[in-house]
Amino acid sequence: MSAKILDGKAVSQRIKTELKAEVEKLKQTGIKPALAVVIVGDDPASKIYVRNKKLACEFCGIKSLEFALPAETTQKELLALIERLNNDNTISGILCQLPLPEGLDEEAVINAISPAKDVDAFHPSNVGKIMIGNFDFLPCTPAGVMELIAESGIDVSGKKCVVVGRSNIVGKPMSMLLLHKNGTVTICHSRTKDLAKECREADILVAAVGVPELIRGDCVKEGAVVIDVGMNRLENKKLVGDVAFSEAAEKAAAITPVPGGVGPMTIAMLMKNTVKAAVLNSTGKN
Ligand SMILES: NC(=O)C1=CN([C@@H]2O[C@H](COP(=O)(O)OP(=O)(O)OC[C@H]3O[C@@H](n4cnc5c(N)ncnc54)[C@H](OP(=O)(O)O)[C@@H]3O)[C@@H](O)[C@H]2O)C=CC1
Ligand SMILES: Nc1nc(=O)c2c([nH]1)NC[C@@H]1CN(c3ccc(C(=O)N[C@@H](CCC(=O)O)C(=O)O)cc3)C=[N+]21
Ligand SMILES: [Mg+2]
Repeated sequence: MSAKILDGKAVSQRIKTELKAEVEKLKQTGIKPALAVVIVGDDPASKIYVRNKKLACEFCGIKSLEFALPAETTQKELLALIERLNNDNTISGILCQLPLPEGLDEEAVINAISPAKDVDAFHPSNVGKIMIGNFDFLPCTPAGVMELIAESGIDVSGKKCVVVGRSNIVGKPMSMLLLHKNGTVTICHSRTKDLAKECREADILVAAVGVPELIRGDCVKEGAVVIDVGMNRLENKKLVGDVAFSEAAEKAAAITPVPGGVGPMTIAMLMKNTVKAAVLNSTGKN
């Protein structure tokens, strides 16, 4: 079987074009979406993201502000910046790039961001709302995967979904969104006994591990949908996913490439959340 390539770049471009029109309209009513991105130190994966996010903001007409802090920044300094951004009503959304350098407390930083400006949807209040199913923001990467699946005409209902990875950022919320769409969801992780066997059961397989090409062809069922969230920069500078693409593509019915799959969808969902935050914060709903 030759797999259909799920073109996240093209789908994200359509979404951003719609958002651009929405932002133009909002500006006529005095609402100006603005995103503040805080980046501490120089994690390479975060850097790609920050660059692409800035370009997407420019395209959509969203103001973007970058706060690049040195790796030696103290917890107190970081929390003071977030407090300032929380109280600045020209800022719609705040995103603090993770992971933070050694010595900084990620949980405290996530908790400090006002839930109404939490465009990553990492704050416990937003996480709780997502679990209950009545939410303002969805986490960007899982939401991007769901939009790409829906745009591709793939129905999740009743399907066996296997998510590899259980991080708070990707794996856990991904599993919850698949469940909301009536998937039968299995979550795998580093203690899973026979990973290949679990994966081979999947109609929809999502890899969010951070291990280059961990998922080989023998982990993929004939006709499965394979979603590769992984973004791994190899020593030769090549970017590869968590899935061995060509092996998996031989068996899959549909598969996302890296780059050009989930990454661009994540950015589009961040833009969507920022526009939503601008609207919510202007109507005093929060
Ligand atoms: N495209 C995008 O938009 C984004 C991409 N990413 C990428 O997605 C990947 C995952 O990110 P993130 O969730 O933050 O990663 P984490 O490191 O936080 O979590 C990785 C998860 O994978 C599990 N795991 C690790 N090794 C194995 C293994 N050998 N077998 C089975 N499970 C394993 C871990 O299990 P355990 O819990 O037991 O330790 C953990 O649950 C990375 O490549 C990251 O760069 C991340 C965010 C956005
Ligand atoms: N608070 C926080 N929120 C995040 O969502 C977050 C984060 N921290 N830290 C880092 C990870 C990683 N991440 C990426 C998203 C998109 C691309 C992306 O645009 N990828 C493109 C381009 C890749 C390239 O060309 O190098 C693609 O896959 O096609 C990359 C990486 C978000 N993350
Ligand atoms: Mg992580």
